[in-house]
Amino acid sequence: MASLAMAGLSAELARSARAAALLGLAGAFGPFALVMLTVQFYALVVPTGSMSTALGLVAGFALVAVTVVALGQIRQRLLLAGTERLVRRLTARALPAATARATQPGVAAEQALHDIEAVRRGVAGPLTSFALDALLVPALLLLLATFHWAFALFAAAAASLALVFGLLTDRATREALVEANDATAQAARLVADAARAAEAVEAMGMLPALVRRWAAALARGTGGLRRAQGTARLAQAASFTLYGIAQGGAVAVGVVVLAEGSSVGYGILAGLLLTARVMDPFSRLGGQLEDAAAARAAWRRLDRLLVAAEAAPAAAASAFPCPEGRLVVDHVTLVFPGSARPLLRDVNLVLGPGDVVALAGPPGTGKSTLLRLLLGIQGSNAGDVFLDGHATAQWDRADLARHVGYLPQEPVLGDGSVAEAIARLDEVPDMPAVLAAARLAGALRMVAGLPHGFATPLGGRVALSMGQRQRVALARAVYGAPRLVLLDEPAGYLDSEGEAAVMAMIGTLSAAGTAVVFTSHREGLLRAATRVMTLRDGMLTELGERRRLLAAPSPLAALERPARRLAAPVAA
Ligand SMILES: Nc1ncnc2c1ncn2[C@@H]1O[C@H](COP(=O)(O)OP(=O)(O)OP(=O)(O)O)[C@@H](O)[C@H]1O
Repeated sequence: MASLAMAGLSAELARSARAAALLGLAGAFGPFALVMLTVQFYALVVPTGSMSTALGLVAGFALVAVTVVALGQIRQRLLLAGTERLVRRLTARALPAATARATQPGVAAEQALHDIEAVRRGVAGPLTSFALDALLVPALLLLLATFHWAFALFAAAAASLALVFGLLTDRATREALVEANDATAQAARLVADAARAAEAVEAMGMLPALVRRWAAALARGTGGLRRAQGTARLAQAASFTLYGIAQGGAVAVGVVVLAEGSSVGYGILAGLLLTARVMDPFSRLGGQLEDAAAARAAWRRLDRLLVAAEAAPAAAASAFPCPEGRLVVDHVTLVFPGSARPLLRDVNLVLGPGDVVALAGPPGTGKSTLLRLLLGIQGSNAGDVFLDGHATAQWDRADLARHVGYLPQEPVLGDGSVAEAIARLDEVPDMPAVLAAARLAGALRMVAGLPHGFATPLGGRVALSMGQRQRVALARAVYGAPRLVLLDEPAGYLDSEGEAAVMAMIGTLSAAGTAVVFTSHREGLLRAATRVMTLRDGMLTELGERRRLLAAPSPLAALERPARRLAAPVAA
């Protein structure tokens, strides 16, 4: 059963299509008028040589041409406006539905956008115009039949032949095009990878091998493209020949009919003018069928998504008062699609205002994923995360973002100024808040030393080091005095002085009642935590109090000792 939303959208789309089809049928007037004017030309001008009649008919031809173009334009605009409305409404419904309970909201959103684009291409693409043109065909065949049924029959046969020919050409070119696209994409990936790791490529002498691979991929791409273009050229030439043969065939049909003693009137002329027109939409349908199939499949996927969203209980996103900072993770389990084992298994955690939790442990155990889950940008298969008793999944994202700070492992900052980056891309940054955040993150001196201080453009010629970027990203995380701060490897790119600044920052945040969770591979930083935890087989386990860790010769060595599994939270 179709979702209510999709049923509404299909009805609206059908209305637009009907209006466009009616306009298209009105366009049938073009070929009718063309045939009639040509007939009049032979009937009135050829025998008499009347200049005034000829001029009148030429004006008639011009009027018909202008009207046909205008009708075509109106039809196209109608279709585009309908498609734009459809895409807007589809996006507004499908995106929240895709991300609401997804384990990977980013991936789900990308798939939904991809599907919406496929629907857009299918609806607004050339296929719809060809399909609408095809609606004219019965009218054209009827016109031909008024002269003699043989002309209509011949045009229908020619159109069928054009369709078969179009489909065969489509198949022949598609394979070569797919190969060419894959090879070109591979070449582009090689260049992008080489640019990202330029120094490693140079240092390890990989450049000549990389260039060889790139050249081979490019050659494969060019070869595929050449083959596809060759086939397309051949097909075009064959198509013109087919049109020519069909027009000649219409004359031959006329001759045969005349030889049998029947009258054809101006049928031969009509056959000449209209047979190619009847064939046209069918010969062009071939290349568009793939888009149509993709659009249909995308529509069905979006429909399933909306059916599930309509069946789910409404979870209205709400804005809540400024949180105190009490975070509760309640029985959270996460299994990535395609993975045999859960990455997070029945994870429980209670965090009060000012608590500082460090997540330590080997790479790949799920620390960064757990941070994303706490933020609500990563969904779970079971369990929930609550901030001050409200499920973060139900919290309006923009509103929640005001209360949380996040430092991702890669300090990506965008291309605004340093101040804009700290102010979370606000184009009019609150400068006192920017300064306070930079001071808290220990970034003030570094930013002041940049050529244009806080106005230094990040996309400009001044290239910030990874350490400088991380300090700016730290300032961004604490901008606006959030109640919950999550830091993924906050000293990952910093020296010992930077690490000390991060420790001081965490201490200040904690004293102000902000809850902090951070991941770290660095032993020194673990000392900033009030509790140190690790993930073992997806389960969150506590390593002990800070005092015991401080006493340990190596806090990370404690990771090897048996640890205590955390109990479920008592209350949300
Ligand atoms: N979106 C995703 N889809 C599938 N698997 C994922 C996804 N995100 C992370 N993973 C996998 O989950 C595992 C844990 O990744 P995560 O980055 O959370 O580990 P980590 O403990 O933070 O590692 P590190 O200490 O190296 O940062 C990895 O094996 C990773 O490949």
